[in-house]
Parts: sequence; C-alpha cells; structure tokens
Amino acid sequence: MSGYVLAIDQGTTSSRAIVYGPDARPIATDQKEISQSFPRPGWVEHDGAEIWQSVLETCRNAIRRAGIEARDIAAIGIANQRETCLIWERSTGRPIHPAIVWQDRRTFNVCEALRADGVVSLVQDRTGLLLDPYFSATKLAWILDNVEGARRAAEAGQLLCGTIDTYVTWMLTGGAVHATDATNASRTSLFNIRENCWDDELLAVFKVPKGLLPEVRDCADDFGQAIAVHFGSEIPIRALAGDQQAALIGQACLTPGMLKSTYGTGCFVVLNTGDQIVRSSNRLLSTIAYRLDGKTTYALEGSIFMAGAAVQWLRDSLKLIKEASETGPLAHLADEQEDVYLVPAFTGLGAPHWNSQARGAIFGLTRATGIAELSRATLESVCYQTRDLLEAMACDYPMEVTGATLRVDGGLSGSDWAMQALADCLGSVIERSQNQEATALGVAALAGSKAGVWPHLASFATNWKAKGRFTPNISTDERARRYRKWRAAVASTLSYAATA
Ligand SMILES: Nc1ncnc2c1ncn2[C@@H]1O[C@H](COP(=O)(O)OP(=O)(O)O)[C@@H](O)[C@H]1O
Ligand SMILES: O=P(O)(O)OC[C@H](O)CO
Repeated sequence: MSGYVLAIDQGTTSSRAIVYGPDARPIATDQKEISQSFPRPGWVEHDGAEIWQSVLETCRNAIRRAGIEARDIAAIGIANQRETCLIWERSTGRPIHPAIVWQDRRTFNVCEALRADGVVSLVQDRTGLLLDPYFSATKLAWILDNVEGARRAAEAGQLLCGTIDTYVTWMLTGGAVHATDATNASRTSLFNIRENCWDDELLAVFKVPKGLLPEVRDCADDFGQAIAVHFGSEIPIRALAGDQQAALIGQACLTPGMLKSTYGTGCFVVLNTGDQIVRSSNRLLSTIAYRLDGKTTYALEGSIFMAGAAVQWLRDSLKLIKEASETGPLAHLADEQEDVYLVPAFTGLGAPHWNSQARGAIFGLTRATGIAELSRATLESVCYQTRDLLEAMACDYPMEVTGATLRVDGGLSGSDWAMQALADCLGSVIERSQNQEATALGVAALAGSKAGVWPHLASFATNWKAKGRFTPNISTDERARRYRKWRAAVASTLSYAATA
C-alpha cells in the first residue's frame, strides 16, 4: 500500500472518481453522467442500480488510468448528493424503488399535513432543518407507503435504507457495512444534531422504523473494506461526507466565519459556524459541517435548487444549446439594452423563500430577446440567488456581503462569464479554487488523513490556492438597480404562485 487515495463524488448529474497521488494532487479521473427521470410534475428519480454501476465503472477506469493497482490505494472517500435516498433488500442489495432525489417535491402534501399537526418547531429544534420535501424522511416514508408490502418487509427486518453514501458503502463492502456519517445523517430530518443520534420522536412523526437506518459514524472513520471482487484487492473505506460539506473541507473553510459556494446542479452556500449551532431567523439551515473524533462542527447553509440545472434546462428542454459551456460566450454577446430576468423556480424556490408552489418565470422579454439574452438571464439568476442567500446569512451571522471574498467551486464555477457576473452582483471578490473538484478533494483529505498517509486536515488551510480571481466591475448604482429588478421578479413569481 502507498499513499494514493480514491475519491468518489456521486453527484446529481454524474458520478466521478478521482485518484489522488501521495502529494494530494489528482492524477487520474473518470466521470459518467447518470440519467434522471421525471415521472410526474415535481418528481425526480434516479435508478439505484445505475448509480452503483456508474460508481464501480468510474472507479475502475480511474484506477486503470492512474496506472496503479488497487493495493496501492490507502483509502477510499465517498462524497455524495445529499438527501437523495433509497430502500433496498438486505439479502440482495436490490433497491425496491428508484432513488427519490433531493429535488423531488412529491411529499409536499405530507409536509403540509405535518405542518398542520404542529411539528414544525420540533423538526427545526432537533434537526436544524425546515419541514420540507427536500429532506429524506418524507421520501423514505413515501416509499414504505407506496411500494406494496414494503412496510411489512421493513418491520420484518428485510429492508435497509440510506442516502447514496450508505448504499454505495453497502455495495462496495459486499453488504458488510450499513453506515453513514454525521453530515449525511443531518440531512434526513431524523437526526438530532445536538445529541448526535437518531431521534425517536422524529422517527415516530415521520413513520420511519429505526431498524431501517444505518449506524452514524464520524466523517473520517472505519467504514470497512471494498471487497476484492470489485477492484482486484481490498481497499479500506475511510471517509464519507455529504458533497457540500466535503466541498467546505476541500475549500479549506475550517475555521468559524469561513464560507464557500458550490455551483453544481444546485448551489449551496455553507458557512462554518464552529461549535455553535446558529439558529437562522431567515429560513437558512443549521446543519453539521463535519464530525471528527466525535467532535461536531456546525454550519449555516443556504440551498438553491437550480444553478447548473437551469443551464441544463436551456440545453435539454429548450434545446437552445448543445453544451453547458456555450452559455458564457452567448451571454457575452447579449444586448446590453435587454433587461431580462429569469426566476428558475422550476421545482419551487429554496432558501430563503422555501416556496414549493412557485414555478419558473421570465420577465422583460421583447422581440429582440434571443438565446444570448436567455443565456445571460440564466447565468445571472444563479448570481442573484447567491446574493439572496448571502443577504439572509448576514442577518444571522456577522459577515459582509459586499466587499467580502467568496470561494467558489463546482461545474458552473468553470464559467468565467458567470463568475464575473457573480462578482458584479455581489460587489465582492470571487476566488475560484485551483481545485475545482473541491468536493472530491475534501473527502479525499478526510480519507487520506484517517488512513495516516496524508497530513492532518489543518494543513489544507495553508496549502489552499485560488486559480481564478474575479473583481467587481460595475458601478454601485447599477448593481443596486439590477438587484432591485431581480427582487421585483421574485416577488411577482411568489405572488403569482399564491394566486388560486
Ligand atoms: N462552463 C459551464 N457553464 C455553465 N454551466 C456549466 C458549465 N460547466 C458545467 N455547468 C453546469 O454545472 C453542472 C455540473 O456541475 P457538477 O459540479 O458536475 O454538478 P453535480 O455535482 O450536481 O453533478 C451542470 O448542471 C452544468 O449544466
Ligand atoms: O449534486 P450536487 O453537487 O448539486 O449536490 C446536491 C446536494 O447535495 C443536494 O443537497
């Protein structure tokens, strides 16, 4: 065994595997898109078997490309899209229903009924989350209630459940380990973030049997061995973390007050709040940033459902572009006189609005509006939503919105045009990490340090470097004018959603 680390990043749009060398530099990577299905309006599903196959294949390809053997790998770390969950048969590993994805809104009515039962403050107090279909609990209960015989089989101990990290670990270990980490557990609505345990009262409220749930461990911990049949020899699994929390570590935001913004399918701003659970008055989430050696570090999070997904809408639904990367150059060509605003509330609006009923809207269309202007409005919508989050965060925690520095990563952060627009929108400096794959790096750092082949996490803070830097380039008045228009567009969208 030498100091190589294999990071798995199982995201909403794709699975990635990256092999890092002993010096923590990426040396080989592989990526495979996974399909998403939308069986009904507001429903979003993944095929669990496809997820598993894509993870296996990308890992094998990355190891081969790295020119190493499985026995050279000291540890595997797994980061994953959070909240998305599965229930599978204990005996075969076969999921009994497609994974219900974090974006899925099918349990809206269940949440409304629970709201009427008065459990909102119980959920908020114990979990730091809001009562919303976004989180896993109502999704798990939905599967149990809608797959014939599932509740009975669950009570008989024949089924197991988990978020994607747990399923991948189960499959990698050949069914030997049923575990998750504290960050993923904190996104289920079933985990008490103060007591650090599954909460019996919440399990009863959401009707999820405790026997289905995985054991909760530290983020850097012993998660067993990937069995030899997968890669030729056993590889220890030494870290699990939700992708946004892994990116917080990959961006070296390891001290209270540091924050990052990740632009993948959605956008997630996560602020490290240290050992303090900061309760938001602005509908942000209090959540677990990481748990190491039994010590929990907390975070405040703002979640936007549509960032890169809005770009995918231009590509896949409107078919205006062939590649996501076309949007930046197109936006650059947009007519400055056109003042178009897109509110991408395709599955409702996330933080700070949390409105499940809102739907997308475009404002300011003229006969001259074309692909360029729509591309610009799409990329700008991501920037304005980020500002909405930061404005809300600054009311809960002492920090600057304008004049600060924001670390960014994720697929969409690769767009220079979008990152310049973000700097203009916030009036802040945007620093793009030299490791755009901050999620994979973060979970590799956890696994490598646990396996003892990489230095302690703290050294990441001193080695962190920006590769791209974007500084604001518009006047204060123009920034204020555009943001006013955006807020008016959101207000109109919400008011339309409220119309019976
Ligand atoms: N150059 C680009 N310009 C605009 N959007 C991009 C660009 N590159 C990637 N994206 C968007 O970023 C998303 C992919 O980012 P990624 O971090 O891989 O997401 P995830 O982890 O959610 O699978 C896609 O939704 C894609 O539309
Ligand atoms: O797939 P991503 O990277 O957009 O992340 C999804 C989030 O973890 C959902 O909470």
